[in-house]
Amino acid sequence: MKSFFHAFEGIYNTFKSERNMKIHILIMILVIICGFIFHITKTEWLICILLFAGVLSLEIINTAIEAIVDLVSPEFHPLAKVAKDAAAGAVLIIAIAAAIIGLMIFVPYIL
Ligand SMILES: Nc1ncnc2c1ncn2[C@@H]1O[C@H](COP(=O)(O)OP(=O)(O)OP(=O)(O)O)[C@@H](O)[C@H]1O
Repeated sequence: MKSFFHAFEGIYNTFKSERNMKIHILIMILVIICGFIFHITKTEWLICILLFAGVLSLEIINTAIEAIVDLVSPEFHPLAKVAKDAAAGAVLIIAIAAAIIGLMIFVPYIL
């Protein structure tokens, strides 16, 4: 139970400190509202939920990597840059995939 609260704290701290996390959650809320408005199918909900989880999880892992890098290498170091840029790249890949899939799901309902 204690570890559950620590995990929740990790999610909450990322939300508080990371602007990108707030943007991801705002987009997630908008997608959920659109999902109800357009009555998307059960399969489409499953895809959306997987993408929400993927984007938010990778953003939290990105925050964890940033914290570790800042802890062990507060000064500029090429390896610190490799670690931070790689973590940011992972978030970018899932965010682009989520945006494309989101458009593929919702555009046909709008047109
Ligand atoms: N110690 C460091 N050594 C080398 N490069 C670094 C270091 N810290 C940050 N950088 C570079 O600056 C970029 C931004 O790092 P920063 O820690 O500010 O992340 P951020 O812009 O706050 O990311 P996010 O918006 O996801 O929080 C990194 O992607 C990396 O290229």
